Amino acid sequence: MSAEQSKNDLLLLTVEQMARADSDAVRAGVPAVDLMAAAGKAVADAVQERWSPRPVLVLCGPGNNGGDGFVIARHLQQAGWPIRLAFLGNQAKLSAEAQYFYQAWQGDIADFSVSLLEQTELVIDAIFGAGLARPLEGIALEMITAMAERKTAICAVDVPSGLHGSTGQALGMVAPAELTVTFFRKKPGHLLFPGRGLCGELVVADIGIPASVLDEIEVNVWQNHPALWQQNYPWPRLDGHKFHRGHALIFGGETLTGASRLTARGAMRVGAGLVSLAVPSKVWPIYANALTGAMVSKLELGQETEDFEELLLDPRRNAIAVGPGAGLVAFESVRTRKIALAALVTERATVLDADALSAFASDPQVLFDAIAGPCVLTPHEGEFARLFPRINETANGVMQDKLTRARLAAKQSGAVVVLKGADTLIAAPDGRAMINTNAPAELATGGSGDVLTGFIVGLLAQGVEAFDAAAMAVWLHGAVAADFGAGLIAEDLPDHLPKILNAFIQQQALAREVR
Ligand SMILES: NC(=O)C1=CN([C@@H]2O[C@H](COP(=O)(O)OP(=O)(O)OC[C@H]3O[C@@H](n4cnc5c(N)ncnc54)[C@H](OP(=O)(O)O)[C@@H]3O)[C@@H](O)[C@H]2O)[C@@H](O)CC1
Ligand SMILES: Nc1ncnc2c1ncn2[C@@H]1O[C@H](COP(=O)(O)OP(=O)(O)O)[C@@H](O)[C@H]1O
Ligand SMILES: [K+]
Repeated sequence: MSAEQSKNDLLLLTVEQMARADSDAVRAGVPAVDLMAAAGKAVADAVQERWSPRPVLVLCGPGNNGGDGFVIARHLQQAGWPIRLAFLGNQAKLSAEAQYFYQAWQGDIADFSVSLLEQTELVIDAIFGAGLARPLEGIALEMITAMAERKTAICAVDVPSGLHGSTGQALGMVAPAELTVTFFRKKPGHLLFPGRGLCGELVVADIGIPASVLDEIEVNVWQNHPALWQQNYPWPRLDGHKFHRGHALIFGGETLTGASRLTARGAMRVGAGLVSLAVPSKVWPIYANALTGAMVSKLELGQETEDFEELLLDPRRNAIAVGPGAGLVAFESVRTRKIALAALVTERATVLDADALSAFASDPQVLFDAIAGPCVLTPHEGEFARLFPRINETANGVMQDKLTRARLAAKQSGAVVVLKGADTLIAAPDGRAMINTNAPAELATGGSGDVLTGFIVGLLAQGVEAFDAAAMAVWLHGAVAADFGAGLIAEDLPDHLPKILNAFIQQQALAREVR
């Protein structure tokens, strides 16, 4: 597979973009009935590959998702599976292609009823797909609630019914599927929680939509993966010296001294040529004792910001991180703000995390106004709420989805925003976004975010552009944790990184040989 091809496979389509791809394919000469036939066949094949014949209930909704259901039922019946089918809707209102497969169905058609779930071992959920327009109610809601309660095995067509394909949010109730078969490209809702947890195994089927339809669609969301940025990865130059690999400057506070030390170690392991910590003189011995490869500079009491600014007079200190362990108690909060603003005014690449975000909770606009150079903000949901309260406002008790919120935050702040969590999002002010999917739950351990900040600042120091640096760091962070597995603590993340980087180098070399 070429790099361009795999980039193309990583595109994520919103529900509207998928509808556009579908209608463009039809305009380009692929009959709609063929698309539906291929979609239904792909689901039936995936079911037969995973389950042996057993009593199946196919639930067909009123739109084209239901149309797919009729195709699936026919294939499984022809393969000798015991099938019952129920239809919700008005036959007269079906699209031409769904009508065609409705007519072609040879068996009985029942009305939706919860009692159908008795003696059913597998449900094909073809109730709603991309056309879900409002929260579920009535018999559809009853049916899905009963499916969830009974824990019947479910194969979902396109998305588990009730899940919004663009956002990953549930419009009412969703019964978790064991398998979801979607078509052409993944959608953000398959990768964002809660959607990701509700889809089970996700299969993307080729249904004959030509990839060329994507040329006309402005896609700007991707699943984070090295194929998207590996050509920009800052491998050391053969003729390089340490200054070619940048100098990261990290502020360290006086109470939680471990946090910025983790950041420093992350920056070192990811390849920054030099790493300096700048810390209050009172705690200098703690840092100096604990760190060998990093340099530790003293910030004298009462003039910490001035001393920090003096360090920045050296233009070789080209990337800055402020936040982990920076401190928020009383005078610390003021100092953390001043140090963050001193970093931003240089317009050098800067990462602000943790306390450097919370310190601006009372007046976030001061922070946003100061962002003029490359900047990455790495809030978890709590810090995000403090910095972007307007974006988190609810309408009818519901917050906007995570992807929308991260993009609005990037636009509002002018920074790349890394909204952390199990489905970390990386959003740029120009609207580009990536959803990260390789991070295991083992990362939910104190200090892992501090290391992520170190990976980002280390990559920025090596000259990587902010959006790429954030995407690379988040992916490496997830890959290291996944490879390390159980028992992971934050300290392991920097020290296990070389294994992942070496594997990455080997893969790249292999790819070059193949090319
Ligand atoms: N794109 C492609 O390339 C291909 C797509 N394919 C398949 O098509 C699917 C999309 O089909 P779709 O657009 O007809 O939407 P779908 O989800 O079946 O539902 C629409 C119906 O539901 C109704 N309705 C909505 N919400 C409701 C609610 N809460 N409660 C009650 N009713 C509700 C809505 O009613 P209305 O809002 O109009 O009143 C309308 O009647 C897609 O997921 C994939 O499986 C394949 O065939 C192959 C090619
Ligand atoms: N359930 C999870 N699955 C995958 N990654 C997670 C999960 N929970 C947290 N993480 C990741 O762990 C890191 C935690 O960072 P953060 O909340 O800043 O913690 P800390 O301040 O302790 O370093 C983030 O990179 C986040 O994306
Ligand atoms: K469905």
